[in-house]
Amino acid sequence: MSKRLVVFDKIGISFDGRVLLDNIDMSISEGEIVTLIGPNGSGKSTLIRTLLGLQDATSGEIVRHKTLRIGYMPQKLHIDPTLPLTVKHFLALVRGVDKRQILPTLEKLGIGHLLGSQVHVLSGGETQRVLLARALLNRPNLLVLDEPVQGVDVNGQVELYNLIESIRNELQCGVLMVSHDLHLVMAKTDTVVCINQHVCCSGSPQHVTGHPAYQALFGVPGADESIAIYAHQHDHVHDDDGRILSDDSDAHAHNHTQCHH
Ligand SMILES: Nc1ncnc2c1ncn2[C@@H]1O[C@H](COP(=O)(O)OP(=O)(O)OP(=O)(O)O)[C@@H](O)[C@H]1O
Repeated sequence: MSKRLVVFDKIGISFDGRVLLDNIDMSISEGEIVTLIGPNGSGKSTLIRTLLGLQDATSGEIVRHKTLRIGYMPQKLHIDPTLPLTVKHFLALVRGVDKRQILPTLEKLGIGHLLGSQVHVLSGGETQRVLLARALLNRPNLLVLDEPVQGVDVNGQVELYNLIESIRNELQCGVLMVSHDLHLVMAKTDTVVCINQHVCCSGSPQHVTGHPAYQALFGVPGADESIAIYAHQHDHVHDDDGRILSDDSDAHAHNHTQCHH
């Protein structure tokens, strides 16, 4: 069985009595691509920040394998546009980087020609690849990608997901991605975890897309309403602090018809 790199064990996070994450159980193994989906504000980035050690959990714990080495790709590149900075110099800032690996890594991602380009003139897709290169230069066994295809057109999204899959195949690293796209990403994912403060459902893409909790959030795959990706009509009752007030026998499926928000 492949090594479990990270286990989230009943992670809960609250602020001022407001529950942002409740009882989150999930894990990522070597060679596994896990995609985290959920509506806006459902806690995806908060969960990622907790894994990165930027946010403390209020309850539960994250168990990290002793070999865990994370390569993180943020949503966006925040760099002062007036600052002259080439891709090469930007990537040379990675702590402990082997500078000889910069060009081969860019080439692997199909952007070797951008080595001398200024980072602030890159297109959306090029920027995402440079950020992916930066994550890879950290020699990770777990890639953490926060909305990796953001700002990329549909063809570019397909290419990026293919690239992520081929990196996983080559390195046998784990991949944890946050995605707002529900259709393209599914084909490239081993496990989908659908969260909305708590885990609504999780499993293979086929299992999750057929799950009532997923369908209540995102619509039935193939039906017209599936386009309304984030029409949030979920099926359980929370109190004002986001605590679930009712549940049924399936720990991950709820009756969302009386939702208060
Ligand atoms: N440090 C914090 N203090 C208080 N509230 C916070 C903090 N960090 C996040 N939140 C709140 O937690 C909720 C979840 O935010 P988060 O960014 O994790 O959601 P998300 O699922 O990533 O959303 P999106 O899809 O819009 O990026 C939001 O309502 C946000 O305002």
